[in-house]
Amino acid sequence: MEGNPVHRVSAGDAWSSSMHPDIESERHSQSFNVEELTNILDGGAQNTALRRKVEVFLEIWASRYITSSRKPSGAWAQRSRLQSGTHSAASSRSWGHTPRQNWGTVSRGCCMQRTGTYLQGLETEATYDAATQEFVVHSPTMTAIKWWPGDLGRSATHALVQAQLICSGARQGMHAFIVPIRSLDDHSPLPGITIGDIGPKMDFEHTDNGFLKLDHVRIPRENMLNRFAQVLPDGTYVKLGVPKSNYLSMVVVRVDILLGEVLPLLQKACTIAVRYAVIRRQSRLRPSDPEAKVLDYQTQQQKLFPPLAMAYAFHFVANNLLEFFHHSYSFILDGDFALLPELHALSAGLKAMLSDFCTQGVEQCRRACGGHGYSKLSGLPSLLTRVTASCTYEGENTVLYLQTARFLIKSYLNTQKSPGSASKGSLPQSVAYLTAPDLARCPAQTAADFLQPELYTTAWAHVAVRLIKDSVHHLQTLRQAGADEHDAWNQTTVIHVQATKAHLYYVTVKIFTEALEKLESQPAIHQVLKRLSDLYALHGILTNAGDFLHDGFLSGAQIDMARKAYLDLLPFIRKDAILLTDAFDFTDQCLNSALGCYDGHAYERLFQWAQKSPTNTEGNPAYEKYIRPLLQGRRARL
Ligand SMILES: CCCCCCCCCCCCC/C=C/C(=O)SCCNC(=O)CCNC(=O)[C@H](O)C(C)(C)COP(=O)(O)OP(=O)(O)OC[C@H]1O[C@@H](n2cnc3c(N)ncnc32)[C@H](O)[C@@H]1OP(=O)(O)O
Ligand SMILES: Cc1cc2nc3c(=O)[nH]c(=O)nc-3n(C[C@H](O)[C@H](O)[C@H](O)COP(=O)(O)OP(=O)(O)OC[C@H]3O[C@@H](n4cnc5c(N)ncnc54)[C@H](O)[C@@H]3O)c2cc1C
Repeated sequence: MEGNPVHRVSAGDAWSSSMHPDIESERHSQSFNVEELTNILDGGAQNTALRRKVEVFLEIWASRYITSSRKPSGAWAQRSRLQSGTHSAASSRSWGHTPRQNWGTVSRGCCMQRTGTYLQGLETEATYDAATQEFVVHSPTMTAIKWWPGDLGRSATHALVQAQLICSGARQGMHAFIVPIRSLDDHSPLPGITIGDIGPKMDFEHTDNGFLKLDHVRIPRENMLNRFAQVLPDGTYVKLGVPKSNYLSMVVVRVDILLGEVLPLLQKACTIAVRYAVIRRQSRLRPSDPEAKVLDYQTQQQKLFPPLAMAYAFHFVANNLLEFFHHSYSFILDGDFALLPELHALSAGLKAMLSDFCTQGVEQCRRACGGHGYSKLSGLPSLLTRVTASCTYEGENTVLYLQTARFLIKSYLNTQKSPGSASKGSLPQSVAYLTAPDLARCPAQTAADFLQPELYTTAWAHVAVRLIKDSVHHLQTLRQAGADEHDAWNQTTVIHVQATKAHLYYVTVKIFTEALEKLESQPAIHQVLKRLSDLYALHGILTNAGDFLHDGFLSGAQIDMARKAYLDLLPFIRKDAILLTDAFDFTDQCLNSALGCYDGHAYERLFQWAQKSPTNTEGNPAYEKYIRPLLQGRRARL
């Protein structure tokens, strides 16, 4: 396959010069050009070439570092700092810099501190002292201790701390401050700083997540990030943006995380599980047949192809969100914050939905690999423990769904204030469908009708509108019955989350189908991706059938048609499954999986890698300490 990097297999192995026949046969008849699809995923052939160059460089750098791993861990720390630097760079980009200096030259790594869900409730205080023109940053309670920030535990010299600003005798809400935490001379904690690593975690062992307790730490006035607010020398507070602009950094990182971290984890899991599923043979489709590739079983396809469809759907969704962020940010830089509420609602909701589905998808891929999916040598357990964290960090998912719910309720109520005025044009783009003409019944007459993007997109819009209306109705009913707004809200949050998930599924179906419209000039790729789009939409309908049956929008017979359309897609996707995962273009080193290597020699690698595991190479201490004395004792008694 032209252009593809050499999929690094361990050199010198007897099998490494050949392809396993069971995977080679999958690459013979190509219904589309894999390199072309890789270019689409990268945003162009030049990006593919650049990415590959960077990968080769990083893999050479990493292998050199590992071979000389007796070096102090500084190199890794430096690398992890670079990552957190990405975050803090992203954040300071949205908060603005402090006037004092470019912190990149001063700090040796800065960690982000926004820990915890309820930012308005953050307890850390930054009290302005006009006499010295300093902020006094303090953790007043045990629960104010910062917990989790990456690189805080041992590496960072400065922290970007979110704290409640207190100046001019008033609490001004959450603001960001650069706080030096370790000496630049000997890396020891500075006065007033109690700091350390939070201990063992489910994953991210390469990151020193830390805790930080601040005891009346003084920092110069200039250390407050000041793009959207300032404190003058006499303590006067000056707002330069809107209060919510302080939150912009979280929008940036939520968008970055989806593209840079969460989505690749699902794509890797799909690559490993699909490749293994054509190597693993078990049982027979017919008694007279040889044992079948497990990917030939319909149930295995039903396990692996929805996550594969999501891996593609979410690629287009995350890129669409990134484009919307850039569009909105250009207005925000001009002081126009009108798009910020919609940007927040979309980024919060999509971060929650995509991290939820990617976590479910990675687990599905792991379980589809049987016993070897439970082996760390498959690479799947570490993908799972890593991706599952994304449901919590950068905003816990339930809390973020509820942020989107608030936006949906406000948008819907706007359409009810004066129905005429709330024409499609006046609503934010992502909720314009709230005023679109609504069908009471789905017109589908055959299974083939369910392969029409217009039909299933409309079906999702119908269910989302109905659930949003329902959630508002429940909220208003409680309010009219005398419940206060907070009780009424809390008693209806389950319904709001359900409506939000339907809204987000509709948004993702719409983005995927619209992305495909731009690929119609590449018919072979358009066809293979349309099957994934159809499968993604129908998978959602079938797993939420009750929501479509509830008001008769779909009948039971139509659900059967949708299921037939869904099941009929599986054998078509089966033919392209290996090529669709090849197009993600992960090198073997990047996959780090004995099951998922490009050449398909899973069993040989599993056997070789197992023999290299420390338990097989570092002797058997248990024998010397327990087994031999036991045997000797027995022998002595005979
Ligand atoms: C290339 C890069 C990728 C590479 C990847 C490398 C590997 C990465 C490995 C993973 C590393 C993990 C690192 C993790 C870091 C973190 O976890 S940092 C900590 C993150 N913490 C959070 O996200 C906190 C979550 N909480 C909140 O965001 C807020 O508290 C809240 C839940 C949204 C509530 O806001 P709050 O002000 O507390 O109260 P409300 O009344 O609900 O909101 C007030 C109004 O403000 C609006 N709003 C809230 N948030 C935003 C926002 N982000 N943007 C814009 N507007 C916002 C909200 O809608 C309210 O508006 P109104 O309704 O109009 O009043
Ligand atoms: C791997 C990892 C890395 C991290 N890195 C960083 C970092 O670099 N910097 C940083 O600042 N932080 C970091 N964090 C912390 C992370 O941002 C928080 O854990 C996250 O924001 C969730 O907040 P919490 O832990 O307080 O959860 P909680 O809010 O305590 O959640 C517990 C439960 O309470 C529920 N809940 C909370 N509030 C509400 C509500 N209003 N309505 C309904 N239910 C609610 C949640 O849904 C959840 O089920 C990291 C966390 C992890 C796991």
